[in-house]
Amino acid sequence: MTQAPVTVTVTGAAGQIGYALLFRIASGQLIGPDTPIKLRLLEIPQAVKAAEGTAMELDDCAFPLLRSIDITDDAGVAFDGTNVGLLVGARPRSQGMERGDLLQANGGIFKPQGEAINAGAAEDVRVLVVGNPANTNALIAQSHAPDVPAERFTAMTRLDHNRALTQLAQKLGTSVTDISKLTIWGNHSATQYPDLFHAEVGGKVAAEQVERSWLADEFIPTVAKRGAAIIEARGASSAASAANAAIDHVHTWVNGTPEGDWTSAGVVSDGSYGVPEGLISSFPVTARDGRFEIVQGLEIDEFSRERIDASVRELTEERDAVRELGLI
Ligand SMILES: NC(=O)c1ccc[n+]([C@@H]2O[C@H](COP(=O)([O-])OP(=O)(O)OC[C@H]3O[C@@H](n4cnc5c(N)ncnc54)[C@H](O)[C@@H]3O)[C@@H](O)[C@H]2O)c1
Ligand SMILES: O=C(O)C[C@H](O)C(=O)O
Repeated sequence: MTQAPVTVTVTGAAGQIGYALLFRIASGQLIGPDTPIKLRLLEIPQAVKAAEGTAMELDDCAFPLLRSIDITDDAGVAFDGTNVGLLVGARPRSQGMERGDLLQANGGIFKPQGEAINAGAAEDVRVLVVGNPANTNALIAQSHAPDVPAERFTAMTRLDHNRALTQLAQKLGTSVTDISKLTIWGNHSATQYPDLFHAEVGGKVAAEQVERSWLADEFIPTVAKRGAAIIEARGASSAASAANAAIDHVHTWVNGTPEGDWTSAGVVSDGSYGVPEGLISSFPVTARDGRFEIVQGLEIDEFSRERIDASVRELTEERDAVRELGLI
């Protein structure tokens, strides 16, 4: 049976992730094959024309599920009645830019977008922040949407999760489908901690199937610094893989995690695992009935504790910095 259309707002729609993302959303991969899609594209005025070009191409695909495409440079219009907000557009760090300047510039984007979501989004709105620094940008948007349940604001660490799956599968000469219960903890940054102590491969603990030196000196840094390695190789940051992860994140959120497995997402901390309440940090999460829930009761050994704490410390510093700038 055909379902009611879902309105999806994509910010930064004319950017490189936007270009890799929009066609997949319109083809039904974000929500499912029976759900019609209404697209809203938000761009800055200078990039509206480029977004119009992408919309022409979307039209030319004749996607059966695509009901409409609206393009705007007004966040109020973009988020009015939206069910899913994919916040991709962000201010990249330019040469010589201080961290405070970067946070300030992104505050200028994510504060008004949070306000617009608060004012006009649909009651069931779900938000995924992709634009970096993703966790803190999500925190800024969330703090300006007091009428929206905080749990609806998430940050993307699914790309890190997918990167870790492939690194481990390649090491063990197995398939990513043999791996379960992998976790990315903390920030979407080089301090993130990809955890193999709870991950299983073929039903056995992954950390026990690899050398400790590989885990500490190769696996963790490779996953954590993969974004920089892609920029170095491509001359531009990851785009298709980031779009793929955004599709995975929302699809899982709406459709659920498989029984006996979990995924990773940046969600608002409830204080679990010593992560200060309110921070948007990556955790192991299950999705059921359209809600993410932090997996509880995992034993955290000293090796993991140190690394989780380091990443959470960085998140706390970012939160304190945006607080000082009056952005939250
Ligand atoms: N979380 C992750 O895993 C992950 C992975 C890859 C990239 N990223 C981040 O995603 C972001 C986008 O990457 P990209 O490669 O598409 O960049 P891009 O520069 O190609 O595109 C960004 C787009 O955002 C637009 N934009 C800027 N401010 C806007 C605003 N206020 N409203 C609407 N649109 C606005 C720009 O005009 C541009 O078209 C970057 O911050 C990047 O660092 C995150
Ligand atoms: O855009 C970046 O800085 C890197 C990106 O977040 C990535 O993980 O690929």
